[in-house]
Amino acid sequence: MSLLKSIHSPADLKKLSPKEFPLLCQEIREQIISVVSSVGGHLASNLGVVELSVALHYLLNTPQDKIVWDTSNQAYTHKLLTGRREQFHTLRQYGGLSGFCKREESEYDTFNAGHAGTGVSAAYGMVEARDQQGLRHKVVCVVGDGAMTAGMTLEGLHHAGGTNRDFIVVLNDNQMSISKNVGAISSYLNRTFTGEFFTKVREETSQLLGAIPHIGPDMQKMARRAEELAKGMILPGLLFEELGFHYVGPIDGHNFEHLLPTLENVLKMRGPVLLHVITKKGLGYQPAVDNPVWFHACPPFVRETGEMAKKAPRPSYTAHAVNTLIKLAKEDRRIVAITAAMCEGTGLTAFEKEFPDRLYDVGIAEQHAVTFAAGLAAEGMRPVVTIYSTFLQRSYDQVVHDVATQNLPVAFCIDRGGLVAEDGTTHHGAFDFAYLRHVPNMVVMAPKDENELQHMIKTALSYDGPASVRYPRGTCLGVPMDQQPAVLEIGKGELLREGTDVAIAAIGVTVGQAVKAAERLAEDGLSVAVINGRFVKPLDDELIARVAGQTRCLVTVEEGSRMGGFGSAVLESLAEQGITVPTKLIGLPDWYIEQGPQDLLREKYGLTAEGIYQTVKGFWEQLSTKGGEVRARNVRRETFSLRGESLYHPEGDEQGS
Ligand SMILES: Cc1ncc(C[n+]2csc(CCOP(=O)(O)OP(=O)(O)O)c2C)c(N)n1
Ligand SMILES: CC(=O)[C@@H](O)[C@H](O)COP(=O)(O)O
Ligand SMILES: [Mg+2]
Repeated sequence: MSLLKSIHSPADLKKLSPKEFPLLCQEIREQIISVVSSVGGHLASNLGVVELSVALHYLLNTPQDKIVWDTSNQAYTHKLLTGRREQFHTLRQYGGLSGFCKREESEYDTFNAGHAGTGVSAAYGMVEARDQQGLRHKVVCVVGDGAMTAGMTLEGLHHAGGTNRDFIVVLNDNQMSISKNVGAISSYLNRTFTGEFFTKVREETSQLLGAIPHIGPDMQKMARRAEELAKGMILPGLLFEELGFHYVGPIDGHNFEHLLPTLENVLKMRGPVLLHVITKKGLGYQPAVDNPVWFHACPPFVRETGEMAKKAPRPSYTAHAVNTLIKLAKEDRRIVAITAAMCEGTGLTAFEKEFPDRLYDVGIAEQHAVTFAAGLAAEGMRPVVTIYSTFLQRSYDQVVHDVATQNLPVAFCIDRGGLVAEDGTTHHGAFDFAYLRHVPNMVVMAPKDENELQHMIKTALSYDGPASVRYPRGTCLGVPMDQQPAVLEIGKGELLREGTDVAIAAIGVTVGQAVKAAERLAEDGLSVAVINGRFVKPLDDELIARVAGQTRCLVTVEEGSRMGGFGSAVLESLAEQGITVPTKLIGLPDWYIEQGPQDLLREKYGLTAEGIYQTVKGFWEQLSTKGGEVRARNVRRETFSLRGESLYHPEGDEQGS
């Protein structure tokens, strides 16, 4: 009988003997590797916390006691131990288990996450809630060394350490963020882990003492004290102790003989405690140990070889964006690139290879990344912040307050714009048009294909103010590329098709779908204009007005939040210009979008050619059956049939609007 199968809740775990835990962990790893190899996921981080998760659930009394998983991409074992083993094969799939913690999924998931660095703050909120309510349970936050570089984590430690509440933070230190962890905190932790410096000091101290003849007990005491002092100076104990935490560790996070008694003691301690646990990313699957970066968030792979199961047919938008950056950086020494711990995901590893001194990985510090870029721009550089749409949300005020108020030339390459698939709710890039559009001085662009992408990046880097280019996750279209990136005229859209019945104004990846929809509508006898918006801001008001004036209704399309996005911009523009035209907005609705394959989600939210076709057709029919009367443009009341031709009077009557 499998041990894992006998566990339906953490209560069953307590029925096992700790001697059985290594075998249980083996089964857990087997399960994780098997499922992730077929659906993809955060393999390396999860394989590293199997023992830690078992130990926590064994010693705590969850769900009364609370475990908060920072980022929560490492919660697979937690899921397997908390009644979700049977659904585990649905991980990250449409309608299946989330790859992250979700309160709506399980009472054991105490806090939803996906973005790094929220754990300590959330858990500390739970500590205060517990104490405010006179309750007595434990609250434990598990936070990675990567997330330790996030400003929020430090803010949370700063707050919690200033009080004397019972609160346990487990620092899961695998010396890796997605890539090798960076920065001063990481070096500090790393030094401890290897203990090289400490060992050296210790050796030197004893050599020194050995050289002194007749060392007496007082001297020995002094020597021990010196060693302790040296230890205090270099162990992270000092950092955390100064922040008000009792520091315990570091301990081996894969060894139950260390983990269980230490954790047991820590759970009895009062006040804020930080337990430092050393783990290895990917443990139990050699390809993941060898390449933890690739296996951080991997697509499905062949288990036997560790190779990607299905190769992408074409390069990604990400690769095209970075190739363009490299091209431009060769010509302009002022261009430097910045990433917040996403060197691989944003493709900047290629940039780093070319320009090792011009790439800054600032750690999981999006806010700093943007203000740092503002500083660079203020002194004449041309920084590019290359960042996922969802993570730029963290830097909203930095965009507003530090970049845009001063009209500084910071370029934003916004990757993962729109639907990102399996990471789901926390990771879809749904809001960037909306949260950037209203910021004065911002230029907001989205290309219809990879060729336009290169021109937009060039445009952003030539523009004397803040400018963003957003592009999607996934492979590009395979269109022919112009030899050189060129500067586009700011605020000029592109009319791709003329038409007199319907105008479709689309932006970004939806443009190609809009064109296909228009072709089908044309087969049905409708005359459909298609605008490639190119700029969400400044919008091409003139083009929108002209085309809206020639057609009877307008449909906007964007892979982003409908509220406040491109469609809203079009509506505002029409209103400003006094143009009344029946308008429909296609985009993401006012709720959080679930996980699922991009194709499926695009279909569900009407963003495919078929979806656009159906919406336009339905809209057209709705308008034409509304007593045949529709208000269009700013001057005339017009009547039209579904086909429009017989009742349409271009010269119009003079009834006015
Ligand atoms: C705000 C934010 N920025 C970037 C990311 C992308 N990201 C996900 S996990 C991760 C590394 C986290 O490292 P660590 O906390 O050490 O956890 P590990 O995977 O090593 O267990 C990063 C950068 C994110 N989720 N949230
Ligand atoms: C947890 C997290 O935020 C990242 O690991 C993210 O899942 C990576 O996404 P991509 O696979 O799109 O790079
Ligand atoms: Mg780590």
